[in-house]
Amino acid sequence: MTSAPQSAAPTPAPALALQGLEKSFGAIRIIRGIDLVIPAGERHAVIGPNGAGKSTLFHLISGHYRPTTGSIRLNGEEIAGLAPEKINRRGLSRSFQITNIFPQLSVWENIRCATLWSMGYRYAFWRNVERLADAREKTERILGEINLLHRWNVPAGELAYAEQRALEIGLAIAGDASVLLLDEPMAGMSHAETERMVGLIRTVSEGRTLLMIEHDMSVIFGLADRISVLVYGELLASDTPENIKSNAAVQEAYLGTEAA
Ligand SMILES: Nc1ncnc2c1ncn2[C@@H]1O[C@H](COP(=O)(O)OP(=O)(O)OP(=O)(O)O)[C@@H](O)[C@H]1O
Repeated sequence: MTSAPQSAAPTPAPALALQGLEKSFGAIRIIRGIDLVIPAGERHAVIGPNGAGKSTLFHLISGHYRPTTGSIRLNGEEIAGLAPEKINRRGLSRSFQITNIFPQLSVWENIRCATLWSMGYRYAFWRNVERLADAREKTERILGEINLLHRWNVPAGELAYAEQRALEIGLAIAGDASVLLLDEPMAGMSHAETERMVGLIRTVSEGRTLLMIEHDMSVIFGLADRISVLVYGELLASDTPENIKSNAAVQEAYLGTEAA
């Protein structure tokens, strides 16, 4: 009889694991039993027709909605039903379309606030000068990652729309999130801005897990390791972009209408 090798490394917990996830509003089942495992480091896109439940799914994962039933594990820990700020503290950050930005503060101050907050400077900003130097370095590094270093002194409210979206993503990563949720990050952008945003998302998701809702197929197929197709609150398929493209059921339910 052979015994299992003792040195086998434990398998790391997936970044996100959804099991039997459901959400109803009154009698209407919007999310109808979703099982999905997203390994750490994966770039995962959720697509689906209007009203399929994509935003509702994000609201459940980020804690803005409480599931009717089911489990959501973040890095192995159950988070279903926790408040958004608790989920955020456990390493999941969601970018909201510009609503987190302080428009009167400069780009630098916006990121610096989020950085200080994440480092525990809630009330005693003056406490530790050395750690303030850490915060400065981190702020600079994040501004570099989101290509806004040259705009550091501009009030956030005066940034171009695409730059504001980049700043939003900067705020999301300032808290050292290991899992990043982006809801239509390219919405309303020109072709050139979209291309730049794809590059930016590729950079900031390096070493993190990315879950994004996006409608632009060329973006998704170029960025995602795997794609989940949500239709009427159920996952029709969850697979590599190549397999999703050639999946007959997906084509019929979704891509066929896009290509038409
Ligand atoms: N708070 C709510 N109360 C009742 N119904 C809701 C609520 N939130 C969402 N819904 C319904 O759930 C369904 C799914 O909505 P959701 O916004 O999640 O879809 P979506 O896939 O993100 O759509 P879109 O691509 O248009 O943004 C819709 O029919 C919507 O009307």
